[in-house]
Amino acid sequence: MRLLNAKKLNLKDADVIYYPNFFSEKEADFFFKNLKVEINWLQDKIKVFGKTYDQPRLTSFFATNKEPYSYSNITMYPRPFDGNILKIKTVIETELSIYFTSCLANLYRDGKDSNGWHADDEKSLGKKPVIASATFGEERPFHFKHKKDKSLKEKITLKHGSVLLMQGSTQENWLHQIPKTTRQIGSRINLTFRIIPQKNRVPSNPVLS
Ligand SMILES: O=C(O)CCC(=O)C(=O)O
Ligand SMILES: [Fe+2]
Repeated sequence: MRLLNAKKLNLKDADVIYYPNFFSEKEADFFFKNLKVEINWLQDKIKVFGKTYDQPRLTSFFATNKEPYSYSNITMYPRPFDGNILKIKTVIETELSIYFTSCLANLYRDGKDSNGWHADDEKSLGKKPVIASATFGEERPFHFKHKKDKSLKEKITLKHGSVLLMQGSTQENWLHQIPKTTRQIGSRINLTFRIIPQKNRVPSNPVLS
């Protein structure tokens, strides 16, 4: 049932699959309500040309390891997975046969909250990042634009209970965003599951030291 109505997006040099019915309406309502209060949502700051602003959404970071995640001048330290975010992780892993180490959670409080154009192409995600992004609550449009060919654009509305899987060369070739809207809308939770290996800490060799 979860993979029913899966749709591969027609994006050049990318591999994006949308699963609109991944979670049932009932599951999605339950997770939305509970994640909102369970997660320790943080207001991070961003630096743009030396000036500091509040990031236009709340975030929280989870991992099965201790590896911090750094992106656009922010370093996030992980909390362990537990409760509903762990349940969601397990369901996605079982269904897609992809195993994640980390999750960046986003809370968009209303239409003023957003996520600007970016690619999730940090070195720590490896060469072809695999990202599974689950949406709960208010649906928002998700925009893609090709990095080089400016004529290539795509829009998709991410539904309550949906999962969007981005893999292959997607991050290398495309940017994505969640634009602001002046519409009066409710809040939205998005969980982006990622694979961020723990860096190898080479133990000192007791024979040599
Ligand atoms: O909210 C979303 O759907 C996208 C979030 C995102 O792109 C990110 O956290 O990197
Ligand atoms: Fe992203």
